[in-house]
Amino acid sequence: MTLDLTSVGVRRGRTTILDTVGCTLQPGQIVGLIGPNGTGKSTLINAIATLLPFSGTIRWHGRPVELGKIGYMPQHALVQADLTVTETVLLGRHERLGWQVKATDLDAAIHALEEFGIAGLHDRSMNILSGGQQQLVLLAQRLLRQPDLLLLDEATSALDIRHQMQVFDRLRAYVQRTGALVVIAIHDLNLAARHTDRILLLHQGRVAGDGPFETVISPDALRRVYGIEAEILVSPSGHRAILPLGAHG
Ligand SMILES: Nc1ncnc2c1ncn2[C@@H]1O[C@H](COP(=O)(O)OP(=O)(O)OP(=O)(O)O)[C@@H](O)[C@H]1O
Repeated sequence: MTLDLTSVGVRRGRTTILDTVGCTLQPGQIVGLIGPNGTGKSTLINAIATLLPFSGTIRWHGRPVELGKIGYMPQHALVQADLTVTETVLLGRHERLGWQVKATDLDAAIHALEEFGIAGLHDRSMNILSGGQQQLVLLAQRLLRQPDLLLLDEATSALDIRHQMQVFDRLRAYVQRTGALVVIAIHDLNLAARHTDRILLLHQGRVAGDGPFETVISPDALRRVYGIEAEILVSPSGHRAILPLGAHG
């Protein structure tokens, strides 16, 4: 019952984007996929979601991933259809809705909106929401499906600090309740430090670190992979925070 990546490679034309990526990810965890711009995070998420041809193998519970059975939220996911917020969240259950929306489905959708603190938006059109509000609605929609594998590509990038924390709290509660695996591409290293169980650090299409944040992220790793000088501070309560001091070049 793991997500197993063995020697995963992706090529675009003559360029190698991902090279021999391998790891085994356990359910019940939030895994942060981190690394500099253009290093292959979205490509890896899209390969796991079977949206890209790849070499090597990717297995979830020992079988190929089926996109229809997992939760996947791409980078810059936006809804352009003229749907209300509730309708959009309900689409998370479209396979079993048929022609009727049952009261239980509606209740679940409203509950999902409440969990993300956006129940007040329920009858608004998606078209007029801010980028961050749309991100919250789409996250609520993905969770309504109750997927056991959730792939999120920078799903909190447009959110303010409170909503970011709220989303990670929801993801944590979801993972604890269902035993799902969440893989989230994330740029904010401090968020990753606070909310992930494990880090997969990509650098130039390869795995440059794999493990808990405190073992993967060191000043040396930040220099090597991100080209920055930074201090890693540890608060009295044991939380880590990165203090960037300067960039090379
Ligand atoms: N369709 C494509 N054709 C050719 N190259 C591509 C294509 N899509 C992505 N790439 C290249 O693949 C590399 C990895 O891109 P990817 O989007 O996976 O990076 P990323 O780590 O998610 O970056 P970011 O943090 O900026 O979102 C980049 O160099 C990008 O230019």
